Amino acid sequence: MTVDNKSLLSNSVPGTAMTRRYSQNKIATSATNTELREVLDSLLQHQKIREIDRSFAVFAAQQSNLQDNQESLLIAMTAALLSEQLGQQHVCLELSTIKQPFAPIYRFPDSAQIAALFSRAEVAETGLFQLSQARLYLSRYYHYEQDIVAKLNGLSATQFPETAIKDCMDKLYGKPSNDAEPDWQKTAVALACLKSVAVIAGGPGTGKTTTVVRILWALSQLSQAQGQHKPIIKMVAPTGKAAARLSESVSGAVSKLPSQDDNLPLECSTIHRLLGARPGSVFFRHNAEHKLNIDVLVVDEASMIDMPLLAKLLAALPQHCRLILLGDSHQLASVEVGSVFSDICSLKRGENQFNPQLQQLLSHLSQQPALAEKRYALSAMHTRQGFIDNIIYLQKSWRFDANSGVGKLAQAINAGDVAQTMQVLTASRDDIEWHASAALAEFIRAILPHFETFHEVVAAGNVAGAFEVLSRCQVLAVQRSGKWGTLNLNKQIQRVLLRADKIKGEAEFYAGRPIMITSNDYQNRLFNGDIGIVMSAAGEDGLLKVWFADTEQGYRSLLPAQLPAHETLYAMTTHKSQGSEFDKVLMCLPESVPGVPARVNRELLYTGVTRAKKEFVLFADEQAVRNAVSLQCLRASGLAKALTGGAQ
Ligand SMILES: Nc1ncnc2c1ncn2[C@@H]1O[C@H](COP(=O)(O)OP(=O)(O)OP(=O)(O)O)[C@@H](O)[C@H]1O
Repeated sequence: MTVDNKSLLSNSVPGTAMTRRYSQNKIATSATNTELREVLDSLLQHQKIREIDRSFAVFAAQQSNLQDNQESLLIAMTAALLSEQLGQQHVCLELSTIKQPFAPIYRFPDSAQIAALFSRAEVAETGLFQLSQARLYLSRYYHYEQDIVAKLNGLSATQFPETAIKDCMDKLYGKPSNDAEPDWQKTAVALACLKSVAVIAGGPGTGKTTTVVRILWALSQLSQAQGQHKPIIKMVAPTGKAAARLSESVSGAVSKLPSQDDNLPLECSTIHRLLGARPGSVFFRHNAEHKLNIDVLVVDEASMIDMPLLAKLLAALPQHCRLILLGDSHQLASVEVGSVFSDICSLKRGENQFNPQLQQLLSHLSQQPALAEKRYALSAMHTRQGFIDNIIYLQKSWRFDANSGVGKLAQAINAGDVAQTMQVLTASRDDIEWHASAALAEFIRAILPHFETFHEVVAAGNVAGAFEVLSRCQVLAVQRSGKWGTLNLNKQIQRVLLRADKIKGEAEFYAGRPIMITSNDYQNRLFNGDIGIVMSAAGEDGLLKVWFADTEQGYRSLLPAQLPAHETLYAMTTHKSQGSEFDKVLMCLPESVPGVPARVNRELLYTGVTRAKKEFVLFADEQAVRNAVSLQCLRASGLAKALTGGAQ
């Protein structure tokens, strides 16, 4: 659960007048209390709502001060449902989609009646809710959404002359291309030079980093050619791990540029670091009042960003800043509320089509006649959706060839195509293995040789070797708890290794314990998601330390007592694996249970599959796979519609 009671209430109660009214209402609503409490207790008992939803419902009823008991009850029930939806990471409650979730205990009237009640002055004055186009929001989330839209539409970076952009494109790509299909990387570079905001979406290995490095080179050249100062460029990612991987990819990509440009950043940081996180606070040092001093911001792994964080990041950008969002819109949505990146990308509907005028310009700037064809022009119906032109999909994977099982499996899952997924899983392929009726013991046996090798390298004191072996293979689970959860898998793997005499003794810190950091520690430069290995390096007299990869020093170590929050890492959750890749991935799904709704969705399975660079091994029963591919993560929000000015 990610929205806690305190934050639900604290951000919505403006001040003392409200507090005063809260105590008066305690008395005013006491008449309704009995019925209301009975209904809420019953909903709680039947697990239709959580304790936090119940508390918020009572609070909302008290705040709205309605004399009519039925109206008061409706406010409470709708508030409970909205709170429950927030707990499932929806941004708002779509009133028209309410399908009697509390029946038979309580039945909602039609959506028009609910909307009418929430439009009443008494309810509006509470400041708790915002109703917009039949979507009911907690005020705070409505404002986040509005702020994101205003900023994405409102950034106004320097416009460069088209001739200068074309010059840069020529330097980057040389002669015109007569290919039948446009090169979308090239098109993305031209687009980002024209637009203040560019959203570049693509699966693994589609060249997002390659493209963004070219964009930054072009922007730096363009600024300097116009006699402007060198732009201040920053690159960020949501986690330390993703930032480190981006730094690595960027270093590789800059060597392929037409000329060296010292202005390009090689180091990427986390969003929290850029904004200036304050310990114990949800507010940052940089915000709307104290903006960042930057000209260009690149945000990688944007699918991991939740709505509040994106709103805070955008608030801190100066008006003239250019923004480039990169990510894979098919990956798991953020752990917290919203799915902002996929909401934004959904505007484009997977098709690279542009307003005809922009399409012709892009074709000219990138010297791609094919791009001028009618099929890449938006239909008249969609041309009014302004922001749609800021989005582009990279479609060709340079990592997986067309026949790779991993690539095909990812494609089939994305398309929600159960039959094709089954076909890829069952066909004989070198890079895919499926165990449809696997027991836990079999899973542990399958992973054991990998960890035995790992422990042998650790025993030899070879730090670099240990990291190399560890990164070859990763066990991914869906959740922490349960038989197939990370906690149990870690325990089971550790026990088997102990029995095989690969782990010596039962101390908490033993040689060969892989760990993952689970919080940010700025002092020790350790970040959520960083991976460490407990071991003693050769020549260090057996002293156990925890080693981490370090961009400057290669590897560095800390004493176990210096570690921030961490956990054992034989297995990690798929959520935590975002932003990382491994040669081989072993993923397990909990068994399907007839009659119990599936919780694993296609985004989760796709994220697991695409963490594998070379080989993917799945342990899951057939029904669990079918259920996952069929289930799509859809989070209610009004972002896409608001971005088009309601024209969608
Ligand atoms: N147009 C291209 N021609 C040839 N190779 C390319 C091209 N674009 C990308 N590559 C290569 O494909 C690999 C993946 O590219 P890149 O890292 O840019 O993709 P990405 O989308 O950022 O990947 P990730 O999934 O890691 O985020 C790199 O080795 C890169 O050099």
